[in-house]
Amino acid sequence: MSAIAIIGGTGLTRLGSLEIARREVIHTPYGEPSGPVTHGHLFGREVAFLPRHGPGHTIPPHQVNYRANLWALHHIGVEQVIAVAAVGGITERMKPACLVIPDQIIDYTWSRAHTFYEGSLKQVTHVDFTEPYSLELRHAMIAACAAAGIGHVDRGTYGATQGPRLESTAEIDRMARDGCDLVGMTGMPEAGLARELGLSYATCAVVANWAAGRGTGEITMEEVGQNLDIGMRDVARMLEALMPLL
Ligand SMILES: CSC[C@H]1O[C@H](OP(=O)(O)O)[C@H](O)[C@@H]1O
Ligand code: HPA
Repeated sequence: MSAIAIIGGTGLTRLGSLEIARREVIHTPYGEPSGPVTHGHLFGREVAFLPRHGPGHTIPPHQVNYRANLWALHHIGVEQVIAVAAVGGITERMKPACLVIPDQIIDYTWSRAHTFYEGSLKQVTHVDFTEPYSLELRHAMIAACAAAGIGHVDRGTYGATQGPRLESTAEIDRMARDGCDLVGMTGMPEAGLARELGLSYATCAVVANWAAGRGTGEITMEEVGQNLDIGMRDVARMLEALMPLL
């Protein structure tokens, strides 16, 4: 049983430092998760790892089975979920390749299965989401960044868009007016479902690019890849410093 899980995103389909013990296929009442859960040891701590887009990065953000992923992790006894996510930077501090630990989220997604509380015989339930991310986990990640000397931004509002296309400049302008600092496509319903299951959940975002209209010209997958290469190296260092703190 691993009490800690890491959900990997774009740029993190494998955890290089994970000493793999076994892979577990889990079937859930909500369908199949993105892939088998990998159990192993990361810097001395037992962890479970699940890449949200699948082991071969084939599942687009709007088709990730977020319910199955979160249910599977809860089912195997996970209590803390560290989500790693690539994002676009909207506001000035959110520079490409930088790590950000967001503290708020706005959901712009639609038609995704976003709750466990539906269906016959389920009591209508409204979970509190005032603080969408676990404060304890966020503070631990921030402390890990500081301990490892990793430049990071310790708060920010993540706007979750539907994807898979990137946004227009006007959409990003609207998100900026709403107070978004970052834009990604997977933060919701993942965070909300984790809360419904009572999991501690926080995100380490890696800025892959300036969001549409915030940089110069079009967003290229080349720049995304280059910034993620740099950022994911810092994620690995952050995780090494984080493990003893959990
Ligand atoms: C330009 S890459 C867009 C892609 O990357 C992010 O994935 P994840 O959150 O799983 O790291 C973003 O949400 C999009 O799915
Ligand atoms: O610019 C972006 N928009 C949405 N999601 C993203 N994930 C990385 N970059 C982006």
